[in-house]
Amino acid sequence: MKINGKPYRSIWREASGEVRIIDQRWLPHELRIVALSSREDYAVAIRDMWVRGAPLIGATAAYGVAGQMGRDPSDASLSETWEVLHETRPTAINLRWALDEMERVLRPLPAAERAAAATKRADEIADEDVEINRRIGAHGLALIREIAAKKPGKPVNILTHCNAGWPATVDWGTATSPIYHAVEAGIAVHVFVDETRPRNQGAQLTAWELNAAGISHDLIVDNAGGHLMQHGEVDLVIVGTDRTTAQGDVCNKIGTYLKALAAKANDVPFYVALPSPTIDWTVVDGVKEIPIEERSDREVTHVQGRDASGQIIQVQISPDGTGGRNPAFDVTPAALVTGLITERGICRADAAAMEAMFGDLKAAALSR
Ligand SMILES: CSC[C@@H](O)[C@@H](O)C(=O)COP(=O)(O)O
Repeated sequence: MKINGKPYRSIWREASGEVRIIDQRWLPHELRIVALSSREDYAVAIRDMWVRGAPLIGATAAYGVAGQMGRDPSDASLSETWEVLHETRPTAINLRWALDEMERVLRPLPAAERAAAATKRADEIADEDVEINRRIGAHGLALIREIAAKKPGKPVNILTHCNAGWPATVDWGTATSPIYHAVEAGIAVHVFVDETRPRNQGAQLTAWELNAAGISHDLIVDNAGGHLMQHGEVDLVIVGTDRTTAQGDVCNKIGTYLKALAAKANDVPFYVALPSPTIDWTVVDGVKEIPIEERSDREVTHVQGRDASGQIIQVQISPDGTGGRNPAFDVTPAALVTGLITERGICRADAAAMEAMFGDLKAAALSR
């Protein structure tokens, strides 16, 4: 997607081979681009959320493995790199998917061939993510088009949570891809952007990218969605996912579950944009089985923003001595999900429909 007219991906390899990312901690106020080199660079970038969003975490880990293979392509190094990168963030399954994919390609090769093969596979994973998200957009466009046809002359109002936009992927985004496609197709849309406390990925990233693309949007506090739905102001909810189970339970940024409950109560369609690498075929019951990342309570007691002098600062919003709990994700049971927008089409959120659409991927994943 474009920033000031210039196309960017969220991670890319320069002609020199150097891998660069947008360091998302400073958006929307500063666009900082940094190079990642050592394995520790990659681990820190994922753990401390310089990059974030399930698909981008996966692509970054793949480049991390490739970088390490250039330095030490031994079996021990491959195993250790899998472990070091895997422990950076526990919930987004794309991390394990990408590491397993690198391992599958690299392990059978002689060490001398691993560096080149790893770079090639990391590039492919990045390119495949872009294509998957483009297709999600094309399928989601059909949904938006249907709603638009029922309200001629009025915009389709879409609510989204967190940032499942292009900064969360290599490009296009998942939840935002149908929105970009709709705008390209000349359909009027308006996006309600949940701020998404505690880290405010909605306020900082989704608002930033929609603003850059000139798409009509309003930032709303996390508590406003139910009210807007009750008053008929939301036509459609589209969110992303960090891990979706074999029966269609959706793990996503904390607060997604509450939006799904409000959508159900108000008959608002609730769709999840789901790239297939985000399906965890080994897990069925999402509430019981998905590990939920607990992050520092400082993210709850403090907020980051820009002060009047232009400095990016953090301020404390709670009393000294008040601690916090900070579960970073929640699980929306499949029964609350109207459908999954995947690269292969729109799928019911249940085991049979997912098997019918992705049986080949399920078999491959379970045979590993
Ligand atoms: C296409 S991204 C889907 C999800 O990864 C996204 O909604 C989300 O929850 C991101 O969480 P984050 O903690 O910012 O990595």
